[in-house]
Amino acid sequence: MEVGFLGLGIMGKAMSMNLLRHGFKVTVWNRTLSKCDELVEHGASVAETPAAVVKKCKYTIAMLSDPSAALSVVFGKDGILEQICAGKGYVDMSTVDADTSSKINEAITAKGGYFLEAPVSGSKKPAEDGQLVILAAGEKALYEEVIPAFNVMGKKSFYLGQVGNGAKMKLVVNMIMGSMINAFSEGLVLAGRSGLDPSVLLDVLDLGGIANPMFRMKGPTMIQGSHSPAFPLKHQQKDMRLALALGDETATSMPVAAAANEAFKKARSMGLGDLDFSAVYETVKALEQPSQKS
Ligand SMILES: NC(=O)C1=CN([C@@H]2O[C@H](COP(=O)(O)OP(=O)(O)OC[C@H]3O[C@@H](n4cnc5c(N)ncnc54)[C@H](OP(=O)(O)O)[C@@H]3O)[C@@H](O)[C@H]2O)C=CC1
Ligand SMILES: O=CCCC(=O)O
Repeated sequence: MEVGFLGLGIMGKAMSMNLLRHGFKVTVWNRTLSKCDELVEHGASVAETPAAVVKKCKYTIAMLSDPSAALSVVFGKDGILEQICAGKGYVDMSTVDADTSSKINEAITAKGGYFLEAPVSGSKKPAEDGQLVILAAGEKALYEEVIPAFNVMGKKSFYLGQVGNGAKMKLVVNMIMGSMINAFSEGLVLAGRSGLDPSVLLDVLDLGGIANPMFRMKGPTMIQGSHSPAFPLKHQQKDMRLALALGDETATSMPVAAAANEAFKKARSMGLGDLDFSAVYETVKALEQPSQKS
């Protein structure tokens, strides 16, 4: 199967590498073209523009940072719309809002093409290991045609119906995750300031009802103050922002998520946006310890 792949950041590089490893013919494009070199060493072809990728490939997958990037590769100069036509499919796996996905869907289908949104749960390591959870919605026929690629990139694919449902599901998941990492950060700092060993807290958590892979994986490096990016904090804050907008649309009160968003914004203002989202821990650490006397 021949596929195009747009966007070779942390996720896109791992996902396209997986496709190559499993025998797919892959044509890549990235805004910063030099990032294609490593993929070429592993057998990928390169195209100069998103339009050139679509011209060459029946199916094109995108994994881009945010709504503005997702829109620009479709509607911009040399973008997807210049070459999409009947018989070609476009699969956007970026995390965006339902509105962005719908705009892309309308434009692609107006040209006769097929569209599927397919954001993913799981980070850098699951992307490298082909263990993502794929949240697809849109054209069912396209979903069925690209299942061989999803089976390589992920451990489970969900088909969620109409365009927008994949985006919404992904934002709900990340809203929960972003709130959890804030509570976790506060717990680690509270333990330390209460004279407890935070690494013992990790052991206690891991044996109880709120044990989870995120605490298990991030806890030890957070305690060390190391936040090498798997999921960049700026993207987590984008997801909180989009989830809160979904809350506005549906009149859903989300005070916990709103507070978590403020913490991510604070972290960005501290220059931590390119670090892992676990760096929100540093915002809690940075808060002055209240006087013990009062
Ligand atoms: N990292 C993670 O753990 C996960 C991330 N996601 C989501 O996946 C998407 C990608 O994440 P990730 O790989 O971590 O992000 P990165 O920041 O590592 O990569 C972002 C990619 O988007 C490209 N890009 C940014 N702006 C534009 C633009 N205006 N036009 C064209 N290309 C652009 C970048 O190109 P360039 O190299 O030129 O900057 C790069 O290829 C995001 O939506 C994120 O929320 C989903 C699940 C997990
Ligand atoms: O969007 C990023 C999700 C990261 C994860 O699921 O660990």
